[in-house]
Amino acid sequence: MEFGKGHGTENDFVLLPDLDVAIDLRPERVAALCDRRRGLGADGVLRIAKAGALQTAGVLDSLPDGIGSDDWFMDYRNADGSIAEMCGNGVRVFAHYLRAHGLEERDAFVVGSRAGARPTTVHSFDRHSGDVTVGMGPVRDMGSSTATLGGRVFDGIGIDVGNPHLACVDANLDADGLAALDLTAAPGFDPGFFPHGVNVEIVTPLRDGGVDMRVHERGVGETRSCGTGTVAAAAAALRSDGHSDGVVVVRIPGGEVEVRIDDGVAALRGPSVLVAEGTIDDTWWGSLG
Ligand SMILES: N[C@@H](CCC[C@H](N)C(=O)O)C(=O)O
Repeated sequence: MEFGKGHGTENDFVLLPDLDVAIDLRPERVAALCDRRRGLGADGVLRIAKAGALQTAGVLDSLPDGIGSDDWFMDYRNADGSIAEMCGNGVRVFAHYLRAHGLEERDAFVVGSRAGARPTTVHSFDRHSGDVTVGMGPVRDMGSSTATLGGRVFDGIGIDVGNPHLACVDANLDADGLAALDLTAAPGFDPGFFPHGVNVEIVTPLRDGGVDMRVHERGVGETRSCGTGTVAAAAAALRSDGHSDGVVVVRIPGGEVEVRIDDGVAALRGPSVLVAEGTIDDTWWGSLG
């Protein structure tokens, strides 16, 4: 079984090219693959296939709106084996892998996700690095909620970017204060508000067009970046400043990305890096149950 390894601002993924949809991605296998000691180690897995092949194989019950059977589809799994609707950094790495491996000849094409079609543009790439913009779709305000972290309560806004986020902009927080927070334990949240769990972003206020952000991801833990999270953070920071649209540079521990929100629809631009490829041992894979 062939694999690739890549990251977008250090949110890292195992890529599994699986055009015949022959790989059984049961949760315990995904979790083992993503484990940094007993597996390859990653924040998530990106199965590479066409939407129609995934539907024929029964991985997708139906095709989300706007996705045709011949479109690429990013079948995303979190490190704990759970399925999530969308992964912004994942789409950049997915699109870069397709271009770098000659699977796709166009610079602009659709990547399907469970949250819908994501129009993607690969501005430049080589075998190692890429620069990619992803149309992230509508940013939906879900209302106010709170996160608790180390006994502190952070006011936030629930934001749906295809997957659920709680973006907490703290007016009194600067980059040093953010870096000092302990995000090893999952922040507390209201399960009535977020019945399917939530990704929590802690964000500094908008200053000179930029914010700093850290994230605790549903199904993963703290990661060094989260693309959908950067969109939620940008939307929340703009709103705290009295705006709904704008361009925000979001600095995360793994680098920085640019988020553009126009009429409530977001685009995410940032880097992708492909670091390795190889073969997963069939005996080991088969032993995982
Ligand atoms: N890292 C991703 C988001 C992955 C999914 C998330 N953990 C969830 O469960 O919703 C990104 O770059 O957007």
